[in-house]
Amino acid sequence: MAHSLYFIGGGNMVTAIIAAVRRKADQYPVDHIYVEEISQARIDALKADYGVEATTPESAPDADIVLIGVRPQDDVAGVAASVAKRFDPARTTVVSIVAGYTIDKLEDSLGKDFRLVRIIPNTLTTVDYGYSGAALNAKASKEDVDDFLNTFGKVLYVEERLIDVITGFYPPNIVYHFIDAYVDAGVLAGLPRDIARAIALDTLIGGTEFLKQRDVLPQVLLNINNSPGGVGITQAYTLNKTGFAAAIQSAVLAAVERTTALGANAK
Ligand SMILES: NC(=O)C1=CN([C@@H]2O[C@H](COP(=O)(O)OP(=O)(O)OC[C@H]3O[C@@H](n4cnc5c(N)ncnc54)[C@H](OP(=O)(O)O)[C@@H]3O)[C@@H](O)[C@H]2O)C=CC1
Ligand SMILES: O=C(O)[C@@H]1CCC=N1
Repeated sequence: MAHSLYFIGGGNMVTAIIAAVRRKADQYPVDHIYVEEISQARIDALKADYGVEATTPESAPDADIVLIGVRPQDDVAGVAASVAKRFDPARTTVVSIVAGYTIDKLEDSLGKDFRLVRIIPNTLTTVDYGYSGAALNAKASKEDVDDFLNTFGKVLYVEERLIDVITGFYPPNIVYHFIDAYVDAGVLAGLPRDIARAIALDTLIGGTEFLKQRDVLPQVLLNINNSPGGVGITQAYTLNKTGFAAAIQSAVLAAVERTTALGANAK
């Protein structure tokens, strides 16, 4: 049976989700993708690229899923209250991707009748690797959203308190930062940028694949690679001295705190 999706906010994250839904049309057919979006330029691009139908804050078409995709700095409460007026809780499941914005807070405006699922997706939606964290309200069950969520990656159903943590873990940004620094390191040491990029990308994929194949933590493989008094252990010592691990850990902790603060301060 084909589905009908309604997105409020048609920005970067929603665009990445819609791209994935279209890509998985065989496993998750959709009749309609409606998008309610302030920016005319964004809606024009979504229509041209993905055949979405533009709607207004008065629209109330039949929808299996309404996804709230505005920012925590936008009028999230106003959007949720408007959803409650327009859609039928017996028919429609509401999904929110708003960082930091809790189920309790959403229910203050939406009411408690809707099946509501708070998720944290990421933009790795079309490569089948990205993980979404998902937390259900009292009315919702996995079956309400599982097929939809699986169109844009893997799904981890977790306690709601872990949603902010997954948000601050912030896939895939840390990896992008690492690749950026690694490629620059190669260039600094004398490699042409295209060669540094090729080695960095394949090594990241290869290293990850090998860790999965061996089912071990990196320390086991580092012990094989680092010979006594050699190159690898010298590199490890330098990374330790420069606070490499602490830098990553501090960044994740700060991002978790920022997520919670954004949600707490949101309307
Ligand atoms: N980007 C990411 O990697 C991730 C984002 N998220 C969450 O997704 C949400 C969107 O983020 P992102 O896509 O990056 O942000 P964007 O700024 O790209 O998209 C938000 C869009 O919503 C529009 N908008 C604002 N208010 C309304 C409204 N009342 N009705 C309709 N449209 C509206 C904005 O228009 P205008 O700009 O004109 O105001 C903008 O086009 C956020 O809550 C974020 O926390 C979650 C996980 C990952
Ligand atoms: O940067 C942001 O605020 C959003 C929230 C999580 C991912 N992107």
